[in-house]
Amino acid sequence: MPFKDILLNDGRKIPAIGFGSWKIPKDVCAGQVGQAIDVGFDHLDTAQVYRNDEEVGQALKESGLSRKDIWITTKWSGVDDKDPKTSCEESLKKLGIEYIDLYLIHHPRLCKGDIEGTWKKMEELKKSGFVKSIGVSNFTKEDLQELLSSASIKPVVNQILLHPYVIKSTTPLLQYMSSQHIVPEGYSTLIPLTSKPGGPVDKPVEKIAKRLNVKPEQVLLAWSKAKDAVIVTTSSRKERLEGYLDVGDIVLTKDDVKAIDDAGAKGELWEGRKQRLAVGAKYVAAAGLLGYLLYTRL
Ligand SMILES: NC(=O)C1=CN([C@@H]2O[C@H](COP(=O)(O)OP(=O)(O)OC[C@H]3O[C@@H](n4cnc5c(N)ncnc54)[C@H](O)[C@@H]3O)[C@@H](O)[C@H]2O)C=CC1
Ligand SMILES: O=CCc1c[nH]c2ccccc12
Repeated sequence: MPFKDILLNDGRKIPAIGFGSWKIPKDVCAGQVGQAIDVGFDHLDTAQVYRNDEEVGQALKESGLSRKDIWITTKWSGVDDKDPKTSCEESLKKLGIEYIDLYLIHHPRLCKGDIEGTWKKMEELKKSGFVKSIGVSNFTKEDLQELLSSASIKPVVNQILLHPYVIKSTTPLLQYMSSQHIVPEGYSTLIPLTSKPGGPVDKPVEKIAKRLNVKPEQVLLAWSKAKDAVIVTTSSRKERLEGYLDVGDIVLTKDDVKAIDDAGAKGELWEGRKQRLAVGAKYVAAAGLLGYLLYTRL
């Protein structure tokens, strides 16, 4: 069962899993994006700041795909202080396309305190037709509330960090987005495998993977799917990409999701404690140094 497209609040449908081009070096980017398209990805996620749009565009051209058969998301990242319109025009040119499916504000800080004014510029872009849908990324609940207070067009998505070690603190945002019909797009969902191996999430993920005869990364992406999120992931390895697409067939039970959430919350708590301990230790060290300096000067 392949992934089902997800309906957005502007009536358009987004493919439920996308291939991201962040950190892909220019010299291998066209090859890796081409490979993703060849295995069946029909949704690419890029950004002004990834600085590989020409190569993504090259892969698109070489794929021979008709424009309507691929979804392209890119983001205004505020590079060189260019505004959304100029950046969008440059992205269109670099990607070699006539329109962008989804254009995002990459981060609220780019709005420099004027979320409402920046969103107006995004609305203008949608009205121009060069951008079909508009959304945001890394917005908090408060950022979204500020935006929605004066928006005439709602963001269709908020692309956010979504993995088990942040689920406890992110759930209120997800609930708010759901109430506003803003779809979550989850990135860095594989963090338990890529940068926090050995944490409490490993056990439930491994147990579920064994039971379902799938890979741990597939369980994590299925968990993101269970949160009704569009998955944004990546890999240079063909077999991993194929495995990602097979996640369309994986359905976790409520208990599976809860086991992963609970383990993630434990890890989040531990991370919070570790950070507070580190800050505390810094203060103790600074106080010790100050005491020593005062003592030696006396
Ligand atoms: N809007 C934003 O601020 C951000 C957006 N993104 C988007 O999301 C995309 C994906 O982001 P990532 O953080 O790379 O996502 P990710 O968490 O999906 O990680 C992908 C990486 O995990 C590796 N991986 C897969 N299975 C593994 C395993 N079993 N063990 C160890 N490693 C494994 C892959 O090879 C790949 O390098 C980006 O390319 C970008 O398009 C990413 C970060 C921020
Ligand atoms: O999208 C990935 C992370 C990233 C890299 N550069 C920027 C700039 C602004 C927001 C996010 C990011």
